[in-house]
Amino acid sequence: MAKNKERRPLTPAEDLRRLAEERARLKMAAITPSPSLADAQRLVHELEVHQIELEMQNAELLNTRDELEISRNKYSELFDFAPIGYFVLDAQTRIREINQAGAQMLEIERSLLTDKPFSRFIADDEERRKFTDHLKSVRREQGVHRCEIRIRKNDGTLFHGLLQSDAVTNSDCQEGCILISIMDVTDKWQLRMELQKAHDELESAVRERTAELIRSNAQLSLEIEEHKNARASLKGAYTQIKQLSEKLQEENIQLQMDLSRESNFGEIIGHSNAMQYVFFRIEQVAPQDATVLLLGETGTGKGLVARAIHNRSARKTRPMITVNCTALPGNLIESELFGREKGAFTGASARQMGRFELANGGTIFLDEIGEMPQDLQCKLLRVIQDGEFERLGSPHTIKVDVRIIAASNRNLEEEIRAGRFREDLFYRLNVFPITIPPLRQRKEDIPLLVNYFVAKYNKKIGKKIADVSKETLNTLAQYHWPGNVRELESVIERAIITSQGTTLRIQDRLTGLKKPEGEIDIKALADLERDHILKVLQKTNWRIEGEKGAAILLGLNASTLRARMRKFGLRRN
Ligand SMILES: Nc1ncnc2c1ncn2[C@@H]1O[C@H](COP(=O)(O)OP(=O)(O)OP(=O)(O)O)[C@@H](O)[C@H]1O
Repeated sequence: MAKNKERRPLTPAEDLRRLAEERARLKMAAITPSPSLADAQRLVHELEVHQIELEMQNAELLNTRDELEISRNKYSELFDFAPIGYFVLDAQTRIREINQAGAQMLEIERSLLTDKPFSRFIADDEERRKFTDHLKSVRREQGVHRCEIRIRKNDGTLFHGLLQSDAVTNSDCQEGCILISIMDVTDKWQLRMELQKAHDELESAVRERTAELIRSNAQLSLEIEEHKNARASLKGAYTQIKQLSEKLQEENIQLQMDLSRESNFGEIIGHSNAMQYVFFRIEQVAPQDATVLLLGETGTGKGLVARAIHNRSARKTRPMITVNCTALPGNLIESELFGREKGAFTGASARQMGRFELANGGTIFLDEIGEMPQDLQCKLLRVIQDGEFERLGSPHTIKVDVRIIAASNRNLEEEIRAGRFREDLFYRLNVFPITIPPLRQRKEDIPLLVNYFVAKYNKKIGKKIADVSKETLNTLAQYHWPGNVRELESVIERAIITSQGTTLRIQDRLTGLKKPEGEIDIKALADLERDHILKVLQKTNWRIEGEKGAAILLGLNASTLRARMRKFGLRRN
């Protein structure tokens, strides 16, 4: 305690008490028996010391009070002239203290504000509710709390005040006091409002633009859809046009073929004089039952002419049976032509009708008649003369009503001279001969035939070749066509397959040497074939069949080769 007293300066009240106690003690001393002189002198001295002490203390106190006053003045200057308004509100929110800046904010004389309820200066009820809530949280929780409210000035104008409040714990203040600093943030608020407005405007602009974009996007999608639909309908229209054009092309092809047929002779194309004469001969003989002998090089259309004669005859509803004498194996020709009984020869396991029987009432077309073996030529002669024959292995004579059309690409008279063909048979066959000229002798038919085959293979292969250049036609006309119309047809078929676009391009090298015209040609070919077969046979040592046989080397089957050997009288010596 004594330590405490030394440290703390006495308050004026304590000091006065101490003085009073001192005086009382002196009074008491006066009552007591008078002290000795020495004592009295000591007392006086003490009193003087004390007096001096008091004076010094008093001076010190005055000094302190002045300092306090100065500091207080400084503080109140600071308090007054701070740029922020300070308000101390009591528990009833009346203004207990306010600084100069606070009064200036409200534009009211400072002295008039003391004890005025602060809520008077709040803009409206809504703001007052906000302020009340703010005070509640200040009292409930420690620390500084902030809130922004609108405050009304004396002249009724409003400003935005940012409040920072804290409960006052100072002993000078009564319970529940609150210190509030208020800053005029109207500028900031305005700025914020402007910012908010700009932000809102921006947002609404963005919204509008987005809506606009969505609208134009929808419009675009609509347009794309329309475009797609238009494209689809265009595509549909295009497909229709394409289909129509294809149909037209097909019709055109068909028309071309029909036209070719009309201006020609059914399936037989040709408007050359030579062919017109052939057509004339066909028409002359067709209705008759006369035997016809068709002569002409390979591929000139002898088969077509035979068919045309049959189709124009009274027998057209009956079959036309074709027998290719070269294709039939030598040992089977007889049974093929006249039929056989079961067991007629080894391997004849069943009875079989011959081609003559099958053709009964109709036509038999004996192609390559010059290839027929001589023993059969005799039997054939009998059938032609009497219409009779016997099946192989049967004693019974069969009678048939068959029209005979024979064909040969050989000169039969030459064959007779060579002893390979029966003269009597020739005269029986040569009742009504029709000679079909080779293609090289009727070149004017080439363009017509080319058009016909182009149309035919366009249709068959599904191509759209429409143009044949003059150059191509010239090339075709220059060639000597050893294979005749058959060869021309193959060349055109190949060209249709390989041509790109709509123009016919011939890939074949049609540059073979021209042969001399006329019969000499046929003869030369026959001789060439004979010589060639002979050479191959000599090379294979007359071996016909098997891997090393002549048939394979010649690209023929063995029976055909044997027939050719018979025809050419080729046998091993
Ligand atoms: N004038 C023509 N018009 C149309 N096509 C033809 C004509 N002449 C021949 N041809 C065709 O040529 C090919 C050969 O015809 P065909 O078989 O009638 O000839 P060919 O003289 O009997 O031959 P081969 O003597 O080799 O038996 C057939 O595809 C036929 O359609």
